[in-house]
Amino acid sequence: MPADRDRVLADARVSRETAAKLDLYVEQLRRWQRVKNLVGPATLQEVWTRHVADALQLLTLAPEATRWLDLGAGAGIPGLILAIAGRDRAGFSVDLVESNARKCAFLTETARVTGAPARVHNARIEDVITTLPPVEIVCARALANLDQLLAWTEPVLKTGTTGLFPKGRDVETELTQAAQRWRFVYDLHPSRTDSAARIVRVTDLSRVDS
Ligand SMILES: C[S@@+](CC[C@H](N)C(=O)[O-])C[C@H]1O[C@@H](n2cnc3c(N)ncnc32)[C@H](O)[C@@H]1O
Repeated sequence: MPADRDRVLADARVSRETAAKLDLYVEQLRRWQRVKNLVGPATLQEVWTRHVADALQLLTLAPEATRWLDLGAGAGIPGLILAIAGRDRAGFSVDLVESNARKCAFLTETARVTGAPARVHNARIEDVITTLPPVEIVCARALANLDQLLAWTEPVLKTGTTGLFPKGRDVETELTQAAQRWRFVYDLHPSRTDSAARIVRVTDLSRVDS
């Protein structure tokens, strides 16, 4: 087993059973990647840091939250990984929205074999965002700029849900751009997996012109 796997699992303090399910997730990802090209091929060499730890760090920003929504879930990063990590917690669930049917097939099958409490919605965000069950946290990684993310998540952020959005080195530019259209409260958290990256936590969203 690679050293980064052991380090990531030790940092996350997951149970032996959950570690085995995360191993299964990584196995599934490698197997499906051969035919379905789910993530950037180079990132698989550092899958435990680039994907697993990158997802798990969101739990430390909302340790009490049990109802999560991941938009543009792709290969389940962060949403399916969070669902696997939270599978032993009462009431923990993650809704995954993904428009690509091939990725949804991976998500559905991998949620099944890992026993992760995830619901997969093969749909476009804009078509389903107002129909999903209420959540405490909405997250999205590598999906769109902050202005677009706020536009998509407005219906849920307006009702008290918190947004957690991993961002790269352009986060300040994105915040400035988003502030032209939106009022919101935010704080920035350093990423544990990339020194140039930040996680933006957003609450209290409203429109500038409202
Ligand atoms: C760059 S990938 C990121 C995937 C994953 N979150 C990650 O970090 O690895 C963006 C994903 O969002 C999905 N997507 C893009 N626009 C969408 C939309 N309007 N509704 C649902 N899914 C969308 C794409 O199919 C793709 O899988």
